[in-house]
Amino acid sequence: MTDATTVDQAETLTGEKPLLSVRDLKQHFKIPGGNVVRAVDGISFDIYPGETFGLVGESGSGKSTTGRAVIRLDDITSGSITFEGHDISGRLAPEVETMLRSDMSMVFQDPMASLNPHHKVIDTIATGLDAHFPKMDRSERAERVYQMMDRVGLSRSQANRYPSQFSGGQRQRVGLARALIMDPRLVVADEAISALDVSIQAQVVNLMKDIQEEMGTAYLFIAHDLSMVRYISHRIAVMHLGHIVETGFTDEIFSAPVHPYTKSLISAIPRFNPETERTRKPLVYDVGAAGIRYDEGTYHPMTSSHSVLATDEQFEEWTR
Ligand SMILES: Nc1ncnc2c1ncn2[C@@H]1O[C@H](COP(=O)(O)OP(=O)(O)OP(=O)(O)O)[C@@H](O)[C@H]1O
Repeated sequence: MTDATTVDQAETLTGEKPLLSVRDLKQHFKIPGGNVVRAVDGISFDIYPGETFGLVGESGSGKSTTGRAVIRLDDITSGSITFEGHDISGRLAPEVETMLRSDMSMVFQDPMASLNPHHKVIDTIATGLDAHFPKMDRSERAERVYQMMDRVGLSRSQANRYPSQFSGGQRQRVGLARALIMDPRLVVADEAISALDVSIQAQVVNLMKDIQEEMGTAYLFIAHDLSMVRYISHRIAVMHLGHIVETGFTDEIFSAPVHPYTKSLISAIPRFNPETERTRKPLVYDVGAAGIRYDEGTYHPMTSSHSVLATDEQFEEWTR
């Protein structure tokens, strides 16, 4: 399979070197009964400094598995992951692990589940500082946390409270503060706003955008909600059954989707107009019925940044 998803992107993205490069990543899980789930089945992509790369797809398409692999929460089946020029695919050298733990962090979907209910938020937010600078002066530690709390719109007076004393949106701000305290270069945000009310989602996404502008943080933004992904992402990769089926700049994907699965995802974006609501197609995409075998496809470039996984015949048919 050619690698057109990634080969040409560097040219279109200001000539900068990628912060993260993923090549032919596979993550297969053995399950009882001797079967194997091919959760991620040979994906490649790059993330550049300061950009938001949106990973979209239905539940079970392999998005979270990709995020967990990238941040090395799980060992990978095969492929390579390079971060800041270091190969982080295999066993990590101690100095690379230290670098990774400060330069990459993760924000999870459910802030209540990912925050320790027995820890005051000051201690939760300081987790990265405590790991990297265990001898840091207490007042300096507190000051760093307060600055971070200011940054994410939390009041310093709340520092000694527990997660249960916060609203959902505030808890996600605590999760963000914890993820950002070491000034990471890449944050993996896995459905980070999905559990929040729509109005709060916008606040948190805007906060993430502001932080990106100020600190130059790159995001791998994983979500099934395309409208928010569209709003925050510079580029998007559409995942289906462990494959990236289409990738490109956000505008390219939304204005000229090629893969039928991408089209079905876009047509399923909820709209609040009752007229369009009646005509919108359900989000059901059966590759078997559509005659698609991803392992027979190759990446066909539409532009230097936009490409789609298809056989030659399918590509011809879809772009006719
Ligand atoms: N540890 C595991 N063992 C076995 N199967 C797994 C494991 N982790 C994930 N899977 C399976 O891999 C597939 C992809 O899961 P993944 O969570 O990555 O999808 P997703 O796109 O993030 O969906 P969701 O939004 O529901 O989390 C699913 O079929 C899932 O059941």
